[in-house]
Amino acid sequence: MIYIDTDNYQKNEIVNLISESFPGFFTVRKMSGEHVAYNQIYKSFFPFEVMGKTLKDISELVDDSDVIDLLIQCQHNDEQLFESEESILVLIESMGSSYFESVRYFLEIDNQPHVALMAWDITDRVKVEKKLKFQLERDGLTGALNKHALLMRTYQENQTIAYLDLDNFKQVNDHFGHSVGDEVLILFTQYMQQALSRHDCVYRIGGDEFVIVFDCASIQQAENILVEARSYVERSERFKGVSFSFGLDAMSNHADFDASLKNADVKLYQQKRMRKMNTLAVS
Ligand SMILES: Nc1nc2c(ncn2[C@@H]2O[C@H](COP(=O)(O)OP(=O)(O)OP(=O)(O)O)[C@@H](O)[C@H]2O)c(=O)[nH]1
Repeated sequence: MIYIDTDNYQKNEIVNLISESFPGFFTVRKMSGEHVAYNQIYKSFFPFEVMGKTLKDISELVDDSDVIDLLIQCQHNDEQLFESEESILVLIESMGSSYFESVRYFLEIDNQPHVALMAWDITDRVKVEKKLKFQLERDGLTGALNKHALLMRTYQENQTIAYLDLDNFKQVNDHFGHSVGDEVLILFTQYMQQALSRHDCVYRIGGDEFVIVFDCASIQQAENILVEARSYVERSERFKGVSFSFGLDAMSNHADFDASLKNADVKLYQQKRMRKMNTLAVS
């Protein structure tokens, strides 16, 4: 029941106005998918009449793959509402680079279940949110993922964690200046990113500390990659004489990521100590 000040307003007029003035898509579909009502914005979205047609019927009449993709999402989401215990479903649907927030709820018309859908464009909001999320998860200097991103990500058993710390990096700052030190950090990040597979991720988690999450790589495979990368970094003049130490741990060794990272950190410092002792012994 909608309560209206009938002394001053016509009931039908105001009910029509409410649905017509909604600044987004509004439609009602049967459980079997046929459209039984929609507003002007929904009607204008399609170049042909959709009354009585199901989402599947419509998807067979359009060519645009983004629209077809949206129609498939809508069909799936209608089904989800009918199958769920919830009486209301709030979702985000996409069409190419556009995003819509949608609200679905049950309508019983003549004892038949229907779905009412209201949806509106939130592309600008999603773009801002994506930009903020990108900034939140990136290190400002190198563009690598940061500690926040590392702590927010999910992990799988087949991943190997590497904890890296540059050796002698302080000397670069001391001898060449801080801006050259910055350049070395940027170069190092870029080099590591291109030396790894597309699914591996490099995180800068502190001044000269990095974490790499190797996807589908054993400790031995990760070690081979890092030893080869280290040999290149040591040979290339661009890195101003820095090298790095690392510690590795397999996610499968531990129940959680924190334990794995801690273990990799312990191994890193063991390696760093060994390498320093070897350098002293040689000199
Ligand atoms: N240029 C630059 N230097 C940084 C940045 N963040 C941290 N540092 C420097 O990185 C150095 C890190 O310290 P250490 O790890 O002790 O230096 P290190 O010479 O690599 O020492 P070892 O790991 O023992 O070999 C410090 O000198 C910091 O000032 C940055 O963003 N830019």
